[in-house]
Amino acid sequence: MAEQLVVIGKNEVEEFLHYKDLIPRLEVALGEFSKPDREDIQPVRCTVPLQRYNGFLGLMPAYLAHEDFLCTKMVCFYKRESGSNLPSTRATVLLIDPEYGNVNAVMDGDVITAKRTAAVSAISAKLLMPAKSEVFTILGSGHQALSHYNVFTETFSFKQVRVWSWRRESSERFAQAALGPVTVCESVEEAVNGADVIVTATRATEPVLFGQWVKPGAHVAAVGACRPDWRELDDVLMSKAEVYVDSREGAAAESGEVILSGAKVFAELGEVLNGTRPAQREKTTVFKSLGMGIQDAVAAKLVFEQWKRHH
Ligand SMILES: NC(=O)C1=CN([C@@H]2O[C@H](COP(=O)(O)OP(=O)(O)OC[C@H]3O[C@@H](n4cnc5c(N)ncnc54)[C@H](O)[C@@H]3O)[C@@H](O)[C@H]2O)C=CC1
Ligand SMILES: O=C(O)C1=NCCCC1
Repeated sequence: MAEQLVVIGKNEVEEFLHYKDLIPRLEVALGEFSKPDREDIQPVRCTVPLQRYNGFLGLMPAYLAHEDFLCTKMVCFYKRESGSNLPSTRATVLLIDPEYGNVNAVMDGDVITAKRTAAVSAISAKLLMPAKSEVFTILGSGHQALSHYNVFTETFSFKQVRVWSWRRESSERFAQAALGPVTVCESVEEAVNGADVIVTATRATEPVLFGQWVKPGAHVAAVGACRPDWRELDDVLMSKAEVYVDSREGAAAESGEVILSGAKVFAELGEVLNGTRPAQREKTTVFKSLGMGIQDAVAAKLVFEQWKRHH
């Protein structure tokens, strides 16, 4: 039965969640998820539209059966005006005692969302990017762009990192905040020209990245466009690439890139990790990320373990 309910804020989540611990645990969880006899439970995200506020609430429960760990994330996403300083994603995670049903902890979910999403994209790149990848481009300059910059530069060695964003001032702010040199680009075409690895982390609802600009063999981790009628990538890119996803079920229900282009999903990342589908590193690849409750559960469990060690 429960101990006391604890509240774990953003700073503590930041302090306790490190990519070096998170990435291997996510790899295990993604692999488990993609096994035909999986025991972990994660329904497709339930969404409540908030039309008045141009957003939605997403509910993302997950049960890690092997670890008897139950939680749910509640995440609101808003399509903010381009000049707005308000965050577009706000998330909270509740840890629930699976036996008794009481809440054990309430945790900030913003850092969890930023880090686990970037960590999963880094796993996709580890598996799918060209063997000799030198140029890394990020489209977008918000929260996901920064977490992706952090984990990609921590995990890989690129010769050049580029950023493009809607507003040049935002790209410049991003470049100043980054820990290493970042080239600010004027256009998407300039930013992705010759790039080996591209992350799209924008709030775009129409394509911003066009296949004709993407170098054959490049790897694209597409993080935005999380509704069935939203896009960041055009049909040319979706048809020329081998498409990998986090969850086939999630992609079929929520990904505008997959649904509207009619592209076939080649594999889940977990299938590649399990060795049941190949990593086609020599081809142009797209990893379409939508986010999964089990990813939040893995991150929240790590945070809670660390929190208990420190209290
Ligand atoms: N796949 C996943 O697991 C997750 C995906 N997301 C998605 O990632 C994307 C980025 O999220 P955050 O970084 O938190 O948002 P943010 O609001 O911090 O940053 C968004 C960026 O997109 C740019 N932008 C806005 N409208 C645009 C447009 N029409 N065309 C091009 N760029 C535009 C902004 O200038 C900003 O640089 C969102 O689409 C969000 O839904 C967020 C969390 C998890
Ligand atoms: O997985 C998540 O968390 C989110 N995915 C899409 C946009 C909102 C947050």
